[in-house]
Amino acid sequence: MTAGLVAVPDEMPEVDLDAATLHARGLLEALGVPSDLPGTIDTPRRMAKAYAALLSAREFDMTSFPNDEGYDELVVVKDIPVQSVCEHHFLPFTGVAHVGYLPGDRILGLSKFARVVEMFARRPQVQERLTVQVADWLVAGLAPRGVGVVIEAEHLCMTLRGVQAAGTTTRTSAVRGLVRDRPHTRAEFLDALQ
Ligand SMILES: Nc1nc2c(ncn2[C@@H]2O[C@H](COP(=O)(O)OP(=O)(O)OP(=O)(O)O)[C@@H](O)[C@H]2O)c(=O)[nH]1
Ligand SMILES: [Zn+2]
Repeated sequence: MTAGLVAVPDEMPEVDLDAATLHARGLLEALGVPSDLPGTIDTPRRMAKAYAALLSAREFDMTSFPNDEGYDELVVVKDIPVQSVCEHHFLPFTGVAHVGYLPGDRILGLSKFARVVEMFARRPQVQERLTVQVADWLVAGLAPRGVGVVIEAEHLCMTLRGVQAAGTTTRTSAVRGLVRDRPHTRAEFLDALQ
């Protein structure tokens, strides 16, 4: 990776807000919700815009710097907000991500960890895939000596509907390189999350 490389979200087609509004109105009507009252006349468009926002990954500059000081300890960025959409029910799941890495030749701009999480979160997802995508993207782009990603999230499909298991959270992790293979580094990463 070189300083200034732009990370571009892939896989997401252009949003057709008019079509989404039309179908949101149809969905509401099929569910018996009137969308012609003063308070609900604009609801289909609001719904369309709200879902478009949940799916709107932003491109960004992947700014990294030479690791001139030879920094060789863990860098851990904690409590990165996760706002994603479960691909099964199209309901949000939200929580936090913790990302740690052992730099190699380059160090990454700190804000980019939150941007990478956002880029992969703003699409229909499962939590396991999101976790792995963030880890593998950092490995591919940064060639670090190790990476760890832990995500803790609440899935509304599980807490608000269905089994309605209020308060349940799900923790997933992906570890690569020395964070996976060297026990004391793995333990140090997990301890940093306490
Ligand atoms: N592994 C995984 N499962 C998820 C995730 N988000 C939602 N699910 C699950 O996807 C499954 C879909 O199951 P189905 O039986 O097809 O759907 P359902 O009848 O609505 O299931 P219930 O949620 O149990 O009512 C459910 O068990 C959800 O909890 C995720 O990020 N990872
Ligand atoms: Zn779901």
